Amino acid sequence: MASGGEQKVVLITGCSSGIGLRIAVLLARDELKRYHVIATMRDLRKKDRLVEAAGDTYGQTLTLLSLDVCSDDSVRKCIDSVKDRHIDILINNAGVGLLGPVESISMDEMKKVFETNFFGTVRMIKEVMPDMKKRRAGHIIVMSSVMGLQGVVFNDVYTASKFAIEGFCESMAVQLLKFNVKLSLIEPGPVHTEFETKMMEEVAKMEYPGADADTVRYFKDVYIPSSIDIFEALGQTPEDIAKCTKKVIESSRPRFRNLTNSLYTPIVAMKYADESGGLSVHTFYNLLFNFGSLMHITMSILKCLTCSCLRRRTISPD
Ligand SMILES: NC(=O)C1=CN([C@@H]2O[C@H](COP(=O)(O)OP(=O)(O)OC[C@H]3O[C@@H](n4cnc5c(N)ncnc54)[C@H](OP(=O)(O)O)[C@@H]3O)[C@@H](O)[C@H]2O)C=CC1
Ligand SMILES: CC1=C(/C=C/C(C)=C/C=C/C(C)=C/C=O)C(C)(C)CCC1
Repeated sequence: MASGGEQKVVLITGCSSGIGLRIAVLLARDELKRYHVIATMRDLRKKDRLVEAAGDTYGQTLTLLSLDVCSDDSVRKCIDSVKDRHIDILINNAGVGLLGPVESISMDEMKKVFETNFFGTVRMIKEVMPDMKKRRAGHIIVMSSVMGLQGVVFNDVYTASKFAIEGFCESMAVQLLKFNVKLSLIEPGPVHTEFETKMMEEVAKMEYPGADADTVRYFKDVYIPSSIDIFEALGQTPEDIAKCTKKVIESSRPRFRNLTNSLYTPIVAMKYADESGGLSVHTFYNLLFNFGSLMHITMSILKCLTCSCLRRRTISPD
């Protein structure tokens, strides 16, 4: 047990794989045993990978509970089963991606993305926040994305769901500050997880009915290869994101926004440098349709300029 204080109870959503799994394990393995991690997932049959990675912390500093962020009932039951409903740190990590031309995506698929990424996060916050406000203590972490700050072509609906989260959190943070409850957004760029694999598998089997031939060609032959290139050249690991998240939790003055990948600083800088929006639209157009395979090199140059001239800061895993 941590000396000089109680263990902090941390509840994390979406721990069956990827970033959630890594955050759960990193916190459970904390040398000073400062955390009791409640790792949740919607289907406990998927627990093996987490249990294996948790090793001897399983049953000690890490316990497992079932939680589906899309179900009021599941969320309520899970939080009710936590001792005194006391959660010090809530990590909203569960999320799904959606990629492709909008013309070929059904409204139901789009709603599922919002139901998970946006309403799932809101549902969790609604359930946990009142107790935090009463105690005048707590920290809510939300796994947003660089796509919560800047739209990326063919990620239209996923981007919109993360923008919705950013708007919600920007508004909430002000009220929460009055109750001494902290709120922090983590904004990763591409991360090598099943998120990437799941989307690429979808792309391989989809035929994109409803979208015209040119659009499908731009998507499959221009965007997908560029995106693979970007993932390979600039992608972070889920461990990197877990370390960044731990830093945010342990900071005495946690930042509200935390971009994890400095290669994405130009994307955000461009947005605020030109209020007409033209700079961003035309730069992305050129990067995608004119720079092709040189895209990640161009991005690295842009990053150096932005970081040195504008002194934009990201959070680093080390
Ligand atoms: N990978 C990336 O490039 C980036 C990811 N992110 C964000 O990070 C977060 C984690 O994604 P990542 O680890 O990459 O992807 P993974 O697909 O590896 O993990 C997503 C997790 O969310 C869970 N999940 C999905 N729907 C629900 C639900 N209804 N209730 C509870 N859990 C659910 C999945 O569970 P199940 O196994 O049951 O499906 C899984 O555990 C997401 O919010 C994503 O948007 C942000 C920036 C970049
Ligand atoms: C193709 C392309 C881009 C690709 C960005 C990608 C692929 C970002 C992925 C982010 C992820 C996966 C976030 C998850 O939340 C840029 C750099 C905007 C430049 C314009 C063209």
